[in-house]
Amino acid sequence: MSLELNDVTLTHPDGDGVVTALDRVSVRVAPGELAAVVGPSGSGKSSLLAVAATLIRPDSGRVAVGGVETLGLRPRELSELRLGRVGIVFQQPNLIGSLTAVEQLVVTDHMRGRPAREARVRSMETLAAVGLSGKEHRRPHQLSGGERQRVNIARALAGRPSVLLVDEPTAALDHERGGRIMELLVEATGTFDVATLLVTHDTEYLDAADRVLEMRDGRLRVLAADRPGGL
Ligand SMILES: Nc1ncnc2c1ncn2[C@@H]1O[C@H](COP(=O)(O)OP(=O)(O)OP(=O)(O)O)[C@@H](O)[C@H]1O
Repeated sequence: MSLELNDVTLTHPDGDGVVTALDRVSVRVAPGELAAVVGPSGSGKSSLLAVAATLIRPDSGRVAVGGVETLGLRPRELSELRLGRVGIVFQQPNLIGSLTAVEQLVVTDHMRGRPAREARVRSMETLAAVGLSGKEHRRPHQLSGGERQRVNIARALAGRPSVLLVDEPTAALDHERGGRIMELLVEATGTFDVATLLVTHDTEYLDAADRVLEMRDGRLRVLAADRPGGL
């Protein structure tokens, strides 16, 4: 199921006035598609992710996550929607130092109400899908930076979300590792049939994306697309 933003405007208070972080933004990301958004600092990329994650309610416009229209949902309903349908990959892995790779996933899946045994089986499958077979029982300090980022991605996918939101995944990695993480995200997008929206400063790995969009002053436009079509 897709991610859809329709004519979304978001302003933030700025002194006596407001700053427009998102200016009538519309975008649809289909299941199995990875759309990358580039743009300079302050152009609105983080605001876009926060609105797509339903963490911030826009001033106007519509946001539909995994087929669910979010307008009018109560905070509790939004948090259930996030837990069930949204996976977020933050720039820094933020893994818990004392937990093994598989435990990092089990904890979050268990929070969704999945029985521990089932959560464990699914977590092992997810780690295998991101290339971490054999490393399930390692703690963060026993993994490389690239492997920690893989656990981070696996954790976001553990609940089988409809939508995957990714914030600057390659920022902390060198060129080769960054390239591999980008390839992994493309592959995982297909394997898990998730609608992936990724924001990045890095223009280096964009060839791997199905679609590249550019954010400037809160406005979104298409830079490149594998398939014809608009936003
Ligand atoms: N909480 C806030 N309060 C006031 N202004 C904000 C807030 N969050 C963002 N802004 C402003 O909204 C605009 C868009 O910011 P945003 O963080 O979304 O951009 P960005 O492209 O993610 O930048 P960066 O890459 O530096 O994180 C900027 O002008 C920023 O200063």
